Amino acid sequence: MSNLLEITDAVKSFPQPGGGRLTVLDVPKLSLAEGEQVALVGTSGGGKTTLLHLIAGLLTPDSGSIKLAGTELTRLSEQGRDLFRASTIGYVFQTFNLLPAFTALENVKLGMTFGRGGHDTARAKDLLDKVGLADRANYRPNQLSVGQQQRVAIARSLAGRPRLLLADEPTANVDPVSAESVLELIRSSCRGENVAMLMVTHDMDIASKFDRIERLENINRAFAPSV
Ligand SMILES: Nc1ncnc2c1ncn2[C@@H]1O[C@H](COP(=O)(O)OP(=O)(O)OP(=O)(O)O)[C@@H](O)[C@H]1O
Repeated sequence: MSNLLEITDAVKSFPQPGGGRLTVLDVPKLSLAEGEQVALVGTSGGGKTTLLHLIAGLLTPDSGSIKLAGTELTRLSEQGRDLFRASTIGYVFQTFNLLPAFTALENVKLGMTFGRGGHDTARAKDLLDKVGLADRANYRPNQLSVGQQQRVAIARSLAGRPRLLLADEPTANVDPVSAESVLELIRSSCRGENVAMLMVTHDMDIASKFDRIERLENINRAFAPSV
């Protein structure tokens, strides 16, 4: 069976404030199978978020190939990438990115707007139920605790029935005990829906729970140890 994600020779550089460009990523090969759960660890500034952004099509590589669910992202237009992302990828951010004027249920339904889920209120309610927030459906983000907001964000990220969940340190803003339960929630939700996951984390306790750990310094030829 072919992989869900295949990255080949992807290079990404950024213009530097002082002039010139800095190559942040040069990844010869990285792949993820369907439903596989992989932790991505590495030093601060090493390019983990940049890698997630390339996979999500929020950034494009200077060269190389990023193939997701059989589609070569580098061949798509920006609008094509936006549509593809909406139907294929769920993204959980460190800072949740919930819309403050909308209730928990509405935020989850917004995750379906361009995704494959349609506007399925029953599914949105079911996802809130799965993350333990059935009784908070009509609360707005500022009426929820930080941990509850994170759980709404997890429900939203799965609402569009993605094939791949990208999670950028989703446990960074919660205490260690909640971090465990947030992690277990994301992992079991992904398993339940056969969603593959790539999660950035600094926490080796968390990383050790994954099928596989990828260290950025091992997969990135542009890795420069921080001084
Ligand atoms: N838009 C940009 N323009 C210029 N440089 C950038 C840009 N985005 C990121 N970088 C540089 O790329 C490098 C990698 O950044 P990135 O955010 O991917 O690291 P990270 O591994 O996610 O770090 P952290 O663990 O601290 O969040 C950094 O040195 C950063 O300065």
